[in-house]
Amino acid sequence: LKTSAVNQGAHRRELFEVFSTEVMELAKDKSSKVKPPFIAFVLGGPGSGKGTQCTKIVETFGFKHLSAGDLLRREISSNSKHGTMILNTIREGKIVPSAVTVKLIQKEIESNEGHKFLIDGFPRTEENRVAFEKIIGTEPNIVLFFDCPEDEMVRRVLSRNQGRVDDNVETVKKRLKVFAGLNLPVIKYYSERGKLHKIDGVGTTDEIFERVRPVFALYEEAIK
Ligand SMILES: Nc1ncnc2c1ncn2[C@@H]1O[C@H](COP(=O)(O)OP(=O)(O)O)[C@@H](O)[C@H]1O
Ligand SMILES: Nc1ccn([C@H]2C[C@H](O)[C@@H](COP(=O)(O)OP(=O)(O)O)O2)c(=O)n1
Ligand SMILES: [Mg+2]
Repeated sequence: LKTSAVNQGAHRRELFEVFSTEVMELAKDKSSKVKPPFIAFVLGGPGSGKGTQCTKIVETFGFKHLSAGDLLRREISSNSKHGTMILNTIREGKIVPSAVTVKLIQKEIESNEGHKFLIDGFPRTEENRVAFEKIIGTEPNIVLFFDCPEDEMVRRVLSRNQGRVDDNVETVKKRLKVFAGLNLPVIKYYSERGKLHKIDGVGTTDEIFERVRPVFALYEEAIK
């Protein structure tokens, strides 16, 4: 009898705690009027046009563009502690450890005022995806996938002309293998969760953007 009375007291306390936390959360939402973040992952093979389309999405829908590759290249040029490891990994066409990449993305999200983020070139592996969920504590609202034939991707990468160490035949061939082996499963995962928007990545930049536009129109309210 004694134990059950104690348990009942504990149970009531637990209920009260749950209740008061919920009330506080509600009050916070009402008063701050902060919009929940809207996160779009942008995926596709090397040269599929992710960066190019992200620029158009930023112009039209006011997103903040976070390119995982750009953040990693910035680490290389700022001589940060992981710079050499990142450079060697990129040159090999391999994937940088998730802890490094997610930390860079986290810093950008946290230091940004906006609530709409395009995360370009991430997640490239299941490990990337799980690390993001664990560290950032959320999932993307939508995932765009630019579908482009390999020969077209190779052509584009080799004529990119941005002085990138990975824009050469050997590295791009390795990157295509890494894409098929490690990124396609991530794309499949989001497809099964109903979050994937597959876009034909062949055509002019403007033609492709006209395929992207209606996707964001679906989320008009959330991205206002
Ligand atoms: N629709 C397109 N048709 C032809 N070339 C394109 C198209 N979209 C982008 N490009 C060019 O192809 C190269 C790769 O595009 P980019 O946006 O950097 O792709 P990703 O970020 O997916 O690697 C760039 O030189 C870019 O100017
Ligand atoms: N999530 C990521 C994104 C990029 N990287 C590394 C490995 C990739 O081959 C390079 C270049 O990525 P980036 O997205 O800039 O490349 P593309 O725009 O697809 O050509 O960066 C990574 O290790 N992890
Ligand atoms: Mg890119």
